[in-house]
Amino acid sequence: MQEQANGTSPRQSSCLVNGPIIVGAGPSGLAVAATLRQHSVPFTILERSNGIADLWTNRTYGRLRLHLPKVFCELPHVRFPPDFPIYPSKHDFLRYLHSYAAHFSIAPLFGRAVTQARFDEAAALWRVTAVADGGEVTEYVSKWLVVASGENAEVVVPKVKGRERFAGEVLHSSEYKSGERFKGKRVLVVGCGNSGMEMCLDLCEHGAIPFMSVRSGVHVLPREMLWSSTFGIAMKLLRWLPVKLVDRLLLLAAKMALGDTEKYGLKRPKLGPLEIKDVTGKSPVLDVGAWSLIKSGNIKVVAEVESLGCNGARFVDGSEMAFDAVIFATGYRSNVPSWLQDAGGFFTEDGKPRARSPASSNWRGPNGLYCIGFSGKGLLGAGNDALRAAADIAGSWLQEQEQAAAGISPV
Ligand SMILES: Cc1cc2nc3c(=O)[nH]c(=O)nc-3n(C[C@H](O)[C@H](O)[C@H](O)COP(=O)(O)OP(=O)(O)OC[C@H]3O[C@@H](n4cnc5c(N)ncnc54)[C@H](O)[C@@H]3O)c2cc1C
Ligand SMILES: NC(=O)C1=CN([C@@H]2O[C@H](COP(=O)(O)OP(=O)(O)OC[C@H]3O[C@@H](n4cnc5c(N)ncnc54)[C@H](OP(=O)(O)O)[C@@H]3O)[C@@H](O)[C@H]2O)C=CC1
Ligand SMILES: O=C(O)C(=O)Cc1c[nH]c2ccccc12
Repeated sequence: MQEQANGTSPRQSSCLVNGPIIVGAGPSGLAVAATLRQHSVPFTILERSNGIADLWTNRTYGRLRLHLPKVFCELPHVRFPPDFPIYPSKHDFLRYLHSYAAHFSIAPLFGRAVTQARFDEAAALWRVTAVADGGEVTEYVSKWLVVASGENAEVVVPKVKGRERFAGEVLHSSEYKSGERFKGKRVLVVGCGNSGMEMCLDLCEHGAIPFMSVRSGVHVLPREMLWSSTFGIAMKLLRWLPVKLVDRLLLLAAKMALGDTEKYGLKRPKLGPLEIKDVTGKSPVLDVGAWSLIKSGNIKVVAEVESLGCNGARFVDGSEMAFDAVIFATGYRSNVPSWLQDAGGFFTEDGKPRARSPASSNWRGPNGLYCIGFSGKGLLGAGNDALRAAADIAGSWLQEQEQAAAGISPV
């Protein structure tokens, strides 16, 4: 875009927003918008993609189901329909999200990628720059900024030596839809989180030959124990017992249900499954079938990748194998540092709130900054953040309205 002599772009306009600016129309953005609606506070949502819930719509594989039972994945104010299964499919979940947005008349501005947000001290306002698909640049201005761009905003793909030489297909798990087109192919899946495990399972079920590369290990838990969800049991135990003890009980039960995962190349981290999720954000795997295929040898566990060559990979243990395709199931990252000028240091360099714990305090930053869905507690955590942030914003918005009505300028 051409710059004019005065430094402003020819197509830049400015817009004072009534109520908060929300960045992102995923579950977190929708939950905070719905709650603001209930408080009768207006809002503007800026969403870079062309629809709501871009992650669930465009960046997930076909067989994906919620892996926590539905009661732990509902957004505030609206239950899942009673006919939903305990573990709704991604299509069920998307159906719910669309009806949720319609119910609360949430109409995000689509195709608006936020590229910069800064707090203007002099005016005590947030200045948020968004670039529309057509290239128009708009500055949105508000007293409140809600970050709901997600912990999974960008893909993580490690720079592997020799990647450019590899002749086969290379993709990230966010681009994987189904194992159908890999039938009979040797596929290297890098990463053993929930995505890596479930893709290996899917590849197996479609007649492909998956190899799962493991760097540092993972906790694998059965999705259910004694006909109840493991997550549900853990939540109940946490009401009475400290997390370390609940972790010990979970690991004991996992050992009885699954056997020794370390024997098959999946080392368990030092911290327990719930504690590690709290401390580092690393999710335990809730097994939906991959584990038995690892035990039967249909999914082969291999070492960390050292480099790629024309026909395959070399591993850090010195072994070499041929592959037809490589899929990086190496996770995601927040993109907040790329656009938020965070003078208060509320976010870390990784783009997550510095105060991870207690999660009850990391939804509110300085100067009218809020943050939804970064507590590492999944959809339920996002819902809780949304309730708190919306109530807080509503209090300050109402005060502002009253001052305006009384003729007192807020700034
Ligand atoms: C494969 C997968 C399965 C999961 N399953 C579960 C589960 O079963 N249960 C659970 O509790 N959690 C699960 N999670 C965790 C997941 O993070 C949440 O389900 C949920 O999607 C988080 O919602 P969010 O709105 O915070 O983030 P997102 O869903 O990522 O939404 C963020 C939105 O912000 C937009 N955005 C990002 N950057 C910008 C920008 N700069 N400008 C404008 N818009 C922007 C994105 O396009 C996106 O629409 C899963 C995650 C993944 C990846
Ligand atoms: N059904 C469901 O509900 C599902 C939920 N999810 C959720 O989505 C989120 C993302 O999951 P996922 O996509 O699996 O990502 P994760 O971040 O959970 O896992 C990433 C994996 O990639 C490995 N990895 C990362 N970087 C490198 C590297 N440079 N070299 C080698 N290995 C590397 C990690 O190993 P290391 O530990 O060594 O860093 C880890 O095994 C999680 O919260 C997960 O629970 C995902 C899929 C399904
Ligand atoms: O899928 C995820 O990683 C989630 O964020 C859901 C979730 C929140 N807390 C947990 C604890 C154990 C396993 C999954 C989750």
